[in-house]
Amino acid sequence: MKDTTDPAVPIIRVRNLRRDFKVGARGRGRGVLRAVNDASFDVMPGETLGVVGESGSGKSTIGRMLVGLLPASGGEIELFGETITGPLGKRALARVRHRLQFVFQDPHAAMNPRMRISDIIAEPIDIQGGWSRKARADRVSELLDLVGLSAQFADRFPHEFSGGQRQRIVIARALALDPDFIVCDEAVAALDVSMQAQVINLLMDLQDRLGLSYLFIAHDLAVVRAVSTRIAVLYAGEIVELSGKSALYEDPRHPYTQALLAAIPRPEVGVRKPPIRGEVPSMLNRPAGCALCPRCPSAFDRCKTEAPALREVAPGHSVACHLYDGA
Ligand SMILES: Nc1ncnc2c1ncn2[C@@H]1O[C@H](COP(=O)(O)OP(=O)(O)OP(=O)(O)O)[C@@H](O)[C@H]1O
Repeated sequence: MKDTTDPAVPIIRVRNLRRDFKVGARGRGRGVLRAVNDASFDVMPGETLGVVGESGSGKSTIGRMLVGLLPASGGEIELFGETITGPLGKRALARVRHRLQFVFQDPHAAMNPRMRISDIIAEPIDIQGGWSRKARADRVSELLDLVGLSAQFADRFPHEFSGGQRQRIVIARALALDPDFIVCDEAVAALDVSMQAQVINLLMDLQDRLGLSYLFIAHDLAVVRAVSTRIAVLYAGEIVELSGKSALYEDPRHPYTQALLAAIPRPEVGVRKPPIRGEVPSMLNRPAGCALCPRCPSAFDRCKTEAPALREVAPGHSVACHLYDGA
């Protein structure tokens, strides 16, 4: 059974989350790659926090840390007020593991082709143990129904399904133990546009029916806009803007967010300019100052030497940029 959730208390509370990777061959090019730096955010009950950013900006690394697939190098993650990071967090994570689930991009890779759909969906149930055969079979039928698939499919194999159906099966598996929070990491990126819309509608319908919260990771701003309540924009491992959906799309403050939005293709305008000139900087041995500085059209001297902190510029709207220091 789920706890009664207080709508004012975050399901997930993240503070100063950091992840470093040691990279490079011994003796040459070694260093520390800071994939996620000082990320802080909450996810409230029933909401979807969208996470956008270019490839390599640290989106998946955040998602993997939240569901316990990757340890954090620093900072804290709380689930319903309980710390699940650090040595003490291991026991807590084991206790709450079923409440956090994930859905990744490639449903094909996420399934063993030799397993029947019923066994794929029941994997979390089998790991948890203690279910009777009947309860397990009933739950699998119920889950297939929840994701809009016939219970008759239970004995079939993954290759008998389309990409969209396979993603529904992966979603059914994620729902098996009645989680509170699901990380969807590029969950619709491998699907064509009409399938994307169907799976997004399914995710939103499940959210309403089951009271789920999502962290929805995507590089596609249109997809993020469709599903999110709030959005975090990530650049080089750091959250540079965090706000409600409408404020982000109608009043973007960070030069990087503005560039990302300006680059969305619009049929009436045709192909638009690339998001922003230049490339994401190396996250290896990060330089001082703002990571966007070399690419930023609004950069000034201070940006070269001092990293801006994420600060609130309007209620619920935070930006990490020196342009707003006096705001
Ligand atoms: N296991 C690892 N070892 C070393 N570096 C890693 C590892 N995992 C991720 N990284 C690096 O961390 C950075 C962030 O990667 P991450 O996969 O989180 O980015 P992303 O925004 O999800 O990118 P994409 O959209 O391409 O999936 C990248 O520079 C990546 O190369």
